[in-house]
Amino acid sequence: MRKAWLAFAIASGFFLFEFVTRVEPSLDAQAIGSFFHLSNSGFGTLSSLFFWVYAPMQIIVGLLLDRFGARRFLLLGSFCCAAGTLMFAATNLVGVAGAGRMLTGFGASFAFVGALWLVNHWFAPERFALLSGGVNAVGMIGVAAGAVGLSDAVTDFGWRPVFLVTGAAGLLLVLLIYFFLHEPASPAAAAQTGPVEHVRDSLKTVLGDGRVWALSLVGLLYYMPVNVYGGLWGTTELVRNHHFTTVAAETDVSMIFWGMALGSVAGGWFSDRIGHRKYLVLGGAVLTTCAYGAALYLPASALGEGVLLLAAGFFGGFQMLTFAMAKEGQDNRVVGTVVAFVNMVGIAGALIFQPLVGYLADRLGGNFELALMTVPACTAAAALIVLFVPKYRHPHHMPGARRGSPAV
Ligand SMILES: N[C@@H](Cc1c[nH]cn1)C(=O)NCC(=O)O
Repeated sequence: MRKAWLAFAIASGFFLFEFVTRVEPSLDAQAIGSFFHLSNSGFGTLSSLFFWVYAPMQIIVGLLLDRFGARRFLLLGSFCCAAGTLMFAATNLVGVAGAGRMLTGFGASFAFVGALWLVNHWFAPERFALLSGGVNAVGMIGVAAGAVGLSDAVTDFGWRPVFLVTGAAGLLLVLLIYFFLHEPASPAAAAQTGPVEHVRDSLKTVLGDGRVWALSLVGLLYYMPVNVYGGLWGTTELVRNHHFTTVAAETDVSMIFWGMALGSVAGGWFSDRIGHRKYLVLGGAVLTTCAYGAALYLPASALGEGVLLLAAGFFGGFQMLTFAMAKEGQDNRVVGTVVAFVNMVGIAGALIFQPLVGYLADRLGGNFELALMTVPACTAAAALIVLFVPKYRHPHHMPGARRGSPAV
């Protein structure tokens, strides 16, 4: 169990680290943009290079983990994530900074899926929801608390020293992985299929399963408010429609991430305890819809709004159960591929909905209140779709099933 908990702690730490590197450029956008002589849109493009690599890499990461195990890829990933951050900090050339950002995205792509893969193979099936919620909570706390701490450090010391220290911390993580992360027993250890055969079989199994598609769509719709409201438009909406100060609005929006951290652990714990997922996802999505609906359309003080957004985040955290539902429907040999696919579809939602809400707001004469109706609409749609997803557990994921045993 010591090795299992070490794997959980190290993999969660990697997810936290990659989340910090992901959001770091936003902490001093003006200074970084003018340092590289970039316009706002040029800076946005430079920063977004991370995602251009991160998103498509997800499925590749899942396939690699299922075939070859996790250790070597977490080593490679953490090293690339750290090296990319150091490259970004050390150069005066925008092309090199862009390459650094892509290298960071490449390395980061191994963190979340790697962590869930390790949780699946190191721990008993009846702990997956709690521990995958724990991984998510660490990432969310990283955004909520880390960003504040780092933004103070950026103000005091400037962005370059902060990036350099972050990159150096990443190298420390590489050492931790090298010395303390052990490979769990998994079907990958016994896999004898050639790489091409493996890719073909895994993709056929995962992409041919309608349940995985449905749950990926549920994840996308359920996770959408985190990217769209929490990650982009929430502060604008609170300032314009509720007339809060920017600081009050930002504080309220950060409640979504604190709520997510609590909700993903509480939802996972409760789900594992009662051995059930589907109606928790359904109930969570309904309550998330109510909380965002109230936050958007009821008059409330800054405190009241913060409480509503905390509740929205809390019930939003139950979306992590979509990973448990999806992977439990499949053979243990393709867990990485399933998790990676669900995650890739979920984060692709940001690429669609962030600009869509901006477009709608423009078309509606700047009416964010109306444009953001998409938020409760998406979570309500998630609730409706999950209602029709059949409950199913593959024997590999039944309580008491032996972890890491090659596929039976
Ligand atoms: N919770 C996931 C995103 C997701 C996808 N489907 C449902 N939720 C998450 O935080 N992933 C981390 C990442 O950005 O890769």
